[in-house]
Amino acid sequence: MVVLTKGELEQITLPAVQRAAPPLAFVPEVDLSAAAASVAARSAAARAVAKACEDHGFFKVTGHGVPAPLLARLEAAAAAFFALPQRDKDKAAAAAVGGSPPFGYASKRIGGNGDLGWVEYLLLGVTPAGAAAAPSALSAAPVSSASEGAAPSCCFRDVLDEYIAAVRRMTCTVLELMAQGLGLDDDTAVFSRLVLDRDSDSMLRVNHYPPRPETAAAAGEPAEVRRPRLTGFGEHTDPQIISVLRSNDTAGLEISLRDGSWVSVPSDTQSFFVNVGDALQVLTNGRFRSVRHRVMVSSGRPRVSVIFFGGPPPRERLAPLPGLVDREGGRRRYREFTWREYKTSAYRTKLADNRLCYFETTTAAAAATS
Ligand SMILES: O=C(O)CCC(=O)C(=O)O
Ligand SMILES: [Fe+2]
Repeated sequence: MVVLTKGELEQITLPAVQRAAPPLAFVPEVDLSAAAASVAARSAAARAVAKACEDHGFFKVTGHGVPAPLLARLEAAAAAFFALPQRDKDKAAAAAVGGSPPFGYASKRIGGNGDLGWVEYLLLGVTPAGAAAAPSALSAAPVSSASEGAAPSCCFRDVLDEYIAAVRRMTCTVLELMAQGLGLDDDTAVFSRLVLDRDSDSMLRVNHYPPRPETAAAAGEPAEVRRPRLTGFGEHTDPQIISVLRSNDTAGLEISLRDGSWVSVPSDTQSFFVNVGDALQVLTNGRFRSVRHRVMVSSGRPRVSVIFFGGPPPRERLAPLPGLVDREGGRRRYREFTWREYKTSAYRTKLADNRLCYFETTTAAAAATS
């Protein structure tokens, strides 16, 4: 066990994982700018997206149109926020939480059921205007002075607003390609509509994984002994429809393949990574795979990642789309439920739990155990 914090409000221990990092992942790539060039290119991109969602539930997007200077400002502003004194970050937490957890700032505790990670994060609700329902403390955070000009005359809140508007647009383009790739040509907005709804339960999470300190092992020992891997964010699937992630140049993200093995995702600051979430697995009757993933920390450099979670409105009734059920001879893998019901159920579980099993139909559950 490794003691993470000393002299802070609490002491938390995490198991250090001694194993070396898993092999590098092959990550399918889709170029959105090429897809926009012609009808044929769009169909090819839609097919590639659907195949990646079926095989892995994971791929990366290039040619996304989110301006590089905006990404640089976002990264600088996030780094500056996490460099603030602990009491300022805690103030942001208190202002945001205001009786409505899980939003706000948190350190090491993920969710309310005892999950811990080598991570601190901000979790923000997203409003229809593209703005994060962020605590006022973020506006006050002296980001520009902390980052010495990296985020000139701009507060974190403004950068987040601009980023959310851009990433949501791109997310909707990806969701439309997914629908087209599934052959839902008569309603390609079937998924994006949910994320664009004024009541959409979308969120933004900004994660900061501090550098992994070296142990007292001798300098000649292999890297995995000097810096044993720590769990930054334990394995889980994302609950929403889609997650769109970008990170700085520090690796750490790992995904689980269909055979249960893990692979490391090389960092790529130019691209966005897309995860299929639980809600999309349900809507597609299990054809798209909600990818299990985690973050392991072994680097001497910090990792900063920003994830947009596109979610449906709380009242939305989710069920496998009838057209997709018909194609499986009428076999429905999930019963209908509202997004609110799903979240209520999910909040009672641990990070690594399979939360969709409570919503499987009896035929799907029987098939899984036979
Ligand atoms: O920080 C990352 O790279 C991924 C974190 C994650 O999976 C999450 O916040 O849901
Ligand atoms: Fe995640």
